[in-house]
Amino acid sequence: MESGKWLVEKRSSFKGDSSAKESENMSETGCLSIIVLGASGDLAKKKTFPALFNLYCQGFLPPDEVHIFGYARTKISDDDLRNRIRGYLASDRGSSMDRSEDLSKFLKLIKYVSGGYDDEEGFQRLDKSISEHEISKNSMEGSSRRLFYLALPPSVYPSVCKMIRQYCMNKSDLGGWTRIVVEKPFGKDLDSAEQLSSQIGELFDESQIYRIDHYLGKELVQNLLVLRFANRLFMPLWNRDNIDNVQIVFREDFGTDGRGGYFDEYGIIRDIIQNHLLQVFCLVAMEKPISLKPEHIRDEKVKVLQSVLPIKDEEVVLGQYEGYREDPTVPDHSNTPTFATMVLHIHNERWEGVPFILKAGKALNSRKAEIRVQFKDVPGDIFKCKRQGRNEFVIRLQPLEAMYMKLTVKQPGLEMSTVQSELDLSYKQRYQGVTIPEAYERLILDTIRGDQQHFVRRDELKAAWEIFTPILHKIDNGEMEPSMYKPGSRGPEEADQLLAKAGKRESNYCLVISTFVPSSLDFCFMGSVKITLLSQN
Ligand SMILES: NC(=O)C1=CN([C@@H]2O[C@H](COP(=O)(O)OP(=O)(O)OC[C@H]3O[C@@H](n4cnc5c(N)ncnc54)[C@H](OP(=O)(O)O)[C@@H]3O)[C@@H](O)[C@H]2O)C=CC1
Ligand SMILES: O=C1O[C@H](COP(=O)(O)O)[C@@H](O)[C@H](O)[C@H]1O
Repeated sequence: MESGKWLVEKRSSFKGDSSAKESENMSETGCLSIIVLGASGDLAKKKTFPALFNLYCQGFLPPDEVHIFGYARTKISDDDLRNRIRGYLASDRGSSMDRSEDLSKFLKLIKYVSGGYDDEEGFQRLDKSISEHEISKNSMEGSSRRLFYLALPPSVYPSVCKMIRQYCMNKSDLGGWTRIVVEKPFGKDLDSAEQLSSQIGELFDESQIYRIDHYLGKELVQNLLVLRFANRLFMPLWNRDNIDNVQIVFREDFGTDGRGGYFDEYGIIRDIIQNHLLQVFCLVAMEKPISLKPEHIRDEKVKVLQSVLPIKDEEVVLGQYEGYREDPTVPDHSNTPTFATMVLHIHNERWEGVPFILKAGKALNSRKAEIRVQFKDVPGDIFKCKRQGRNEFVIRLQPLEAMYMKLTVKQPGLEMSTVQSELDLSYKQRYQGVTIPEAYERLILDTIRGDQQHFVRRDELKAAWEIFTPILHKIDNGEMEPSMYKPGSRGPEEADQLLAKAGKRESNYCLVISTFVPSSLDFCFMGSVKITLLSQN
């Protein structure tokens, strides 16, 4: 990228009518200030600063125009902040490249300002520091760009936004901008989310607000649109005539890991399902957008969310892992689910009658996030003597990104017997040497470029909360209790029973025995033998 030139899609800032916006390409020349509010916290050190460092190393944050500010209440110096985050920036995602020179240059770009989240003087000091940087870079007033990243608990979003609006906006509009990035959880239910949206909406236009959901930055989540709408193969199959059920699964093999206090207030539905899994659900189930413009994509997401029927109590299983309450920050009688499985039904022409099973859990037997699209049985099956496995299309978001299609094929040999095998696209094998960017890295770059495609729009958020609020209120009121499960297990047994009832069929387990590494083919057959009937989940 040419230093000093940013080719971006510039949006107009009319309130509430983002779909009507025309975009125009223009280059941005003003200097860029990235302000991490809550710089002393967990997210900032683990995700935000490392993502910024990776962008810096790749040349996306040129040192002659970018400056980074940390802001929080903790009284520390610039060097204290640099030392706090240094250890999180050192590794280069598995590569042996020495980045120590980049690291010291990057750390020099960071300044720290201490102040409260409703402290006028603090924000005036912050503005002064930003302005000094802008002046030192000869940035024309009004052309500078200010990106505020709120790595903070949502309780302080309104006051922080008010302070930014009052004291820290860029001064006029000569191609510059002010944008804010807010983290989930954005509210706790429909009312609180709407209230928060209104409070922030009074201060910033929708086009300035980037509601981040880091699952939208994952490589295979971003691939979903391409997969569905750029492949003729899938178009005629992606519907109720062919698909029996869809499972969207998130599993973690560790518990709340020192975040028990936060987690207990929210629970697994608010922490994972209402946002991450629902965003994946949208991309799997939505109709084709009329173009790739962010507003067109988000319009389709809203439509499918609005077509979801109310969740039935009997199609929800909640769990809590044994030992969860031993965390001193968790109340002794906490009812908070650390596991949930639920079935969503979509009332539209494409999906009527197809269960979408959303499942998420902490302290389970593995760490995995995947989408499983299970096809219907073959009608008029002529291979009756052996029960055939169903076709299944699996997209593994993590770890080890992959997608594979389970097919029934002839078992190689003289007999006419069948076996389940896989068309396998494992990214590590197919894209050797390619580094897959971290979700936060991609999304922060999008905020700088002004691309809101992978961010959650206000009406999308509202539709998402509408789906889950009734069930969340029942849990909060103690009307639904979680079943206990053992850490390291599959979760409560009732969850498997619910899945079986919803139509999920265990498929034949395939042992891939080929060591052939595809080099020129996108898809290849891999030899496999059926060893036993085992669950793959
Ligand atoms: N940590 C993670 O892995 C993830 C976090 N998130 C979200 O990101 C945001 C930040 O998360 P995280 O960094 O973990 O949060 P922290 O609890 O670490 O808080 C960040 C900073 O905010 C300040 N702070 C904490 N509590 C309060 C409070 N009650 N009132 C005012 N200020 C407070 C503290 O800074 P100081 O006291 O110095 O002002 C703290 O260092 C949250 O919205 C979270 O839900 C989302 C995904 C993952
Ligand atoms: O947002 C969150 O996500 C993480 C899981 O993210 P991943 O990218 O590692 O899958 C989860 O651990 C955390 O509880 C939640 O707040």
